[in-house]
Amino acid sequence: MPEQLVTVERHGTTVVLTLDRPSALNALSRALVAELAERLEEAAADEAVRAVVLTGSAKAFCAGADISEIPNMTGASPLDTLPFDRLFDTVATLRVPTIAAVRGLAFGGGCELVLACDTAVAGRSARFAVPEVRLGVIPGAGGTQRLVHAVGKAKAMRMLATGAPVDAEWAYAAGLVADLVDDDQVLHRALELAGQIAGNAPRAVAYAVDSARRANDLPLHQGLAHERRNFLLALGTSDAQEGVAAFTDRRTPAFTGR
Ligand SMILES: CCCCCCCCCCCCC/C=C/C(=O)SCCNC(=O)CCNC(=O)[C@H](O)C(C)(C)COP(=O)(O)OP(=O)(O)OC[C@H]1O[C@@H](n2cnc3c(N)ncnc32)[C@H](O)[C@@H]1OP(=O)(O)O
Repeated sequence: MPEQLVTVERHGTTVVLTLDRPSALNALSRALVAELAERLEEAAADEAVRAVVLTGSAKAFCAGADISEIPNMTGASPLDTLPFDRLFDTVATLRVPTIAAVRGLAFGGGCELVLACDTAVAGRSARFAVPEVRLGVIPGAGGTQRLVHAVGKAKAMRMLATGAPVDAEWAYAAGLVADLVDDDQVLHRALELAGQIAGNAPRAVAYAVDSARRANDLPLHQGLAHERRNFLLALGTSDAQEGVAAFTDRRTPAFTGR
């Protein structure tokens, strides 16, 4: 029986996936990458699931790609990165919002995993880095693109070009994470946020806003067209009618997900 590298917990309509490879600070081995992608796809396929929280076991979120697997990368081809591409594409396009709950370090691919999520909560012990330059490589899972979107060019280059870690306060002030709480409150805050998402909007609308938000990664004009399409789709749902009616009637909407 292969070692379980990702634990799955259900908290109401939220699934919590924990990277569970503490001996290697949850480094992303190929086995862990494949297992995490499968658990994410399973969660998103469940109509009752409204959000996924990603977190790490022990004192780390994730120390990045498993460096012990680098020697096998001589003459690496795009095929070698497929498992990583599948995982990061799955996180970035999941049908439900993804929330990173970070305690301890999120380095390299671990930091890129946080960036691929829709939002993030950090504990005061959290540290973020893209130290790949210190390995003679560069981030290969979106870090050079998503970090600029998250914190802006100047702060992104400070991290990318030096590989130096930043602390939780810096990450929060820079916009890399949305909330900064005490370490023992990280999961609680992530679950609270997931519950607010589930409680305040029908699944289809939450997906539409998430999908439209991701269009922000496209050039602006494409993003605006994508947003308008999703807006009009949402407007045509019975939930939108119910939401408007409930506001008019000063009552809580009874969404049906249609
Ligand atoms: C670069 C290519 C990756 C190869 C395979 C991928 C295929 C292609 C994919 C493309 C997309 C991926 C892009 C992402 C790339 C990366 O993430 S590169 C790696 C970036 N991360 C790092 O450089 C961090 C390396 N680790 C450290 O610097 C330190 O461990 C630490 C994080 C600062 C913590 O230090 P400390 O508290 O002193 O703990 P340690 O004793 O160093 O570590 C504890 C044990 O954990 C093991 N470990 C830590 N990090 C990794 C890791 N990234 N990979 C594998 N193992 C790791 C460490 O070896 C210790 O284990 P033991 O020695 O057995 O005790």
